[in-house]
Amino acid sequence: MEEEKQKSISPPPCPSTVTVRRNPPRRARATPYTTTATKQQQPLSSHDVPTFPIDEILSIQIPQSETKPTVPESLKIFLRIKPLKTFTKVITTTTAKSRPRNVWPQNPSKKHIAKENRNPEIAKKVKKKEEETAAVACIALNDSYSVTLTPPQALQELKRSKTEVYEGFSHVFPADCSQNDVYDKMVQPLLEDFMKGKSGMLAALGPSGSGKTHTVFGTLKNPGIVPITLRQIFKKRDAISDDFVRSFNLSIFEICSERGKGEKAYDLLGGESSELSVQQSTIRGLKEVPIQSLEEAESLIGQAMLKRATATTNSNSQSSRSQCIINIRASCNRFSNETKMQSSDAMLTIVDLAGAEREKRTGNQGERLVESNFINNTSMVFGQCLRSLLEYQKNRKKGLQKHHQNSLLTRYLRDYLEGKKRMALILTVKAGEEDYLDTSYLLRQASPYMKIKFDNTEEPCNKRQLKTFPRAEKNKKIKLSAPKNSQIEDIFHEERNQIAQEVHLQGKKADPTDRSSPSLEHVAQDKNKREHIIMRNFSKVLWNVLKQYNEKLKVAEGEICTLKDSLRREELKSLGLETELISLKSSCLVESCIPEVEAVVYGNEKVSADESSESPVPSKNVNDDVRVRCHLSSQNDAEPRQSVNSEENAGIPSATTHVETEVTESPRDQVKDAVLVPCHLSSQNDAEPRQSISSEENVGIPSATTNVETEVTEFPRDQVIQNQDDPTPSPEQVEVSQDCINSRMSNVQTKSAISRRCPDSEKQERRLLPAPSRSLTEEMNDLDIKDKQIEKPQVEKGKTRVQKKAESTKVQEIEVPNPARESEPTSTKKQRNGQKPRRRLQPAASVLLTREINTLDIEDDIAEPKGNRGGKKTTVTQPRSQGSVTLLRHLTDNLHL
Ligand SMILES: Nc1ncnc2c1ncn2[C@@H]1O[C@H](COP(=O)(O)OP(=O)(O)OP(=O)(O)O)[C@@H](O)[C@H]1O
Repeated sequence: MEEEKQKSISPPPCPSTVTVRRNPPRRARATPYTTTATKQQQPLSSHDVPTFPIDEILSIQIPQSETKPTVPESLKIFLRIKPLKTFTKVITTTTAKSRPRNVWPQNPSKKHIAKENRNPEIAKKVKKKEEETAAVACIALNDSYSVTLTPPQALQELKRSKTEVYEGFSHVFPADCSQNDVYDKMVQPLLEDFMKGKSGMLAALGPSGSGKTHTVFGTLKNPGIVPITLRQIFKKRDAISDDFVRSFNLSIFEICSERGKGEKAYDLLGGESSELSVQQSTIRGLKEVPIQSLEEAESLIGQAMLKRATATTNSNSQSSRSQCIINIRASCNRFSNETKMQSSDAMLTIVDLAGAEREKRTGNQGERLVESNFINNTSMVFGQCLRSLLEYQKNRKKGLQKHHQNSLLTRYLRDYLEGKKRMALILTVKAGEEDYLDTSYLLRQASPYMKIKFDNTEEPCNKRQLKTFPRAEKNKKIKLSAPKNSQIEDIFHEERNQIAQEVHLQGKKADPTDRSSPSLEHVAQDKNKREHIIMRNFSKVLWNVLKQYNEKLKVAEGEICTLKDSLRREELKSLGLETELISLKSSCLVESCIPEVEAVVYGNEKVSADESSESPVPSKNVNDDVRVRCHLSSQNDAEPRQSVNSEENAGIPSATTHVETEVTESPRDQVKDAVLVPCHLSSQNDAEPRQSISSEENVGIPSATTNVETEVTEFPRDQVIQNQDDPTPSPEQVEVSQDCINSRMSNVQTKSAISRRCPDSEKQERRLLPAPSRSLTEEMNDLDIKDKQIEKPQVEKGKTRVQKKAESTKVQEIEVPNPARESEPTSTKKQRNGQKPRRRLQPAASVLLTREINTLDIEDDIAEPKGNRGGKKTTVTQPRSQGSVTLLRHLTDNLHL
């Protein structure tokens, strides 16, 4: 069999000849399962392979761990029912004693009750009443964890209120329970944890007069939670082994409202200045009194209760008006084997809240009412914090509402109200039928709190507790001061290091041979970068400031330009106005001169005609009533010049001549009939003698180049009167008048721009020669001066004498008699009344001049000696006037005729 098996397993023997085929037919290989199965099936039998001991494995029982599931501790809420009539117990307990002796606040009603209790008859009556009222209590105890609240009959009918059962309390204290019962059930667990180093808080809630203060403080006979706790603390301290050295401190303070304006904290164990500073959730300045014994502690408690703010209300004769907080801090010093000390503090906080009040029941008014509002508000905030904690625990996604910020008490108890610390509440209710509403409200409000869970993460005896403690004074100091000190120290060290580095760098820089290390280079680079950034920012700021100033400067420049423009406009306006004024004055002057000059001319012609016909005596028609002096001269003109006819100035166009006119009025007595109007055309600093400008030159001179100052003066009255008396001007009078004129030459100045500009330049005179002069020159050129066929007019002697005088004095004085005016031709009158005398006068002057020129005998004039200038009276035998001859000569010289 074995051989057969080996044959079947062993490969077949190799044949002697091998036939190789191309593309041999492939055969599918057998799967491993089939092959192994076949192999197993063939060589191995089922009973040979041991089966997997799965049953044995499953049958093994693993020992389960003994760790119990951590069940979060719920908020413990206790309920204490106040006896309907408190004196019942007093009757039973203190019948023999006259007065309870305790340090706690005394209720005045108790004194009255004590008096009543002395009488046994009264005690019996009270006991009967108690039995009667017990039947009408609104709250009944179901068991240790539940109560039934029954509304009064009236409310049941009206509001359809039904009986409600409240259960889930940690424990319900009936009306007849003792203070020790409360302590044992409620405070004992907290105190044990406290002694182990765990903090805890206990608070009493309830309406006013429900027994909160009685529960917390009690009486001397029936001490409350605080004295019992203190007693237990010192009792347990002595029982603790020597490994622990504990010290306890007591602090008590109250939070009340100051006239409804704000919350204030007062230290009930402090001195006179017991007000505490409150910043957010921290209270500073709280006095912590170390307590070594129970007596010390009870004494401090009594002292604090005397300081506490209380008032009498309809609900409570000694109603608390503040939230009272009692802190018992335990310091634990544990010595380990390594003599290392590990300290820890635990805080047990007991809070006696002011009871919520209803105005109707308390009857509070004024300040009491304000206190009620504060108390109710604080109670409401406290309840909101607990509700929000409950909701947060149900749904943590919502987040915890921060209602604790709304009152100082809740801020102070923040850690407890956020579920970080263990806390217990005791609700005190009154069982009377009339207290149904208050009791119902409190139970409805607090019943949900029973579901609040506490995640107690405190670790006993470690420093972490310090941070989670209620914000006692010491802890606050640690919290506030320690980080500040550390920060300051850090900053100080940083600055010191920086300064040291800088000093080191400076030393390095000072020594060029030394090479700084890479780290110092890095520091230097950082410093340079920082300085660069600072300078860049500074330059940016500076640039912005400069930009602003530049804009302001541009605006100011624009304003200056506009002001300059306006100033220019104003100047132009003023110049125009001045020009108009001067032209008007000149026109007025010219108007006043023209007719007279024309009249003179006309009169001269007439006189000459008359003289030629009648007599050579100077005409008496020439009068001194009006004297018009037109003086064309230059200052400092040493030599006399030839005068110009009045027509010269009369023909000055007002529009093209700048005339400065100065009119001075003499006293009225001096001014009568005679008016002297000298018109002086002069050129200053004209030292060289020169010939005067012909009338044609002045005519048409632009105003910009001609400046004429005219002064209207008057002769002294005596002269004028003399002239009036003697209308015929004698030579002496003429001389006097000429002297007067000369004496007033300083005042009467007529400045000729032409003569001032270029007095000796003929070219300029030519250039400045106006058009009328040119026309006149042309006319004169047309004249055949050399022609001696010109007629010689007859000139009377007086006229000649006057003209000679005028030549010597440079002033041509024309005396026009009034009758001559009357004899003025109509054309002259029209010219005087016309507004543009220039146009009318210019042709007339030209005509007159032409006439005179035509009557000249030039050759005779040239041959005329000049010795006649000195004002000598010479008899003119020539038919032509000397002035005409002189003028003609002047014109011929200037015009190069
Ligand atoms: N359980 C109780 N047993 C005997 N007396 C009680 C009890 N509870 C309260 N009292 C008495 O009722 C009166 C009012 O109690 P307590 O002053 O403690 O009320 P309260 O809730 O503190 O009032 P408030 O909030 O106005 O301060 C006190 O005279 C107190 O002695």
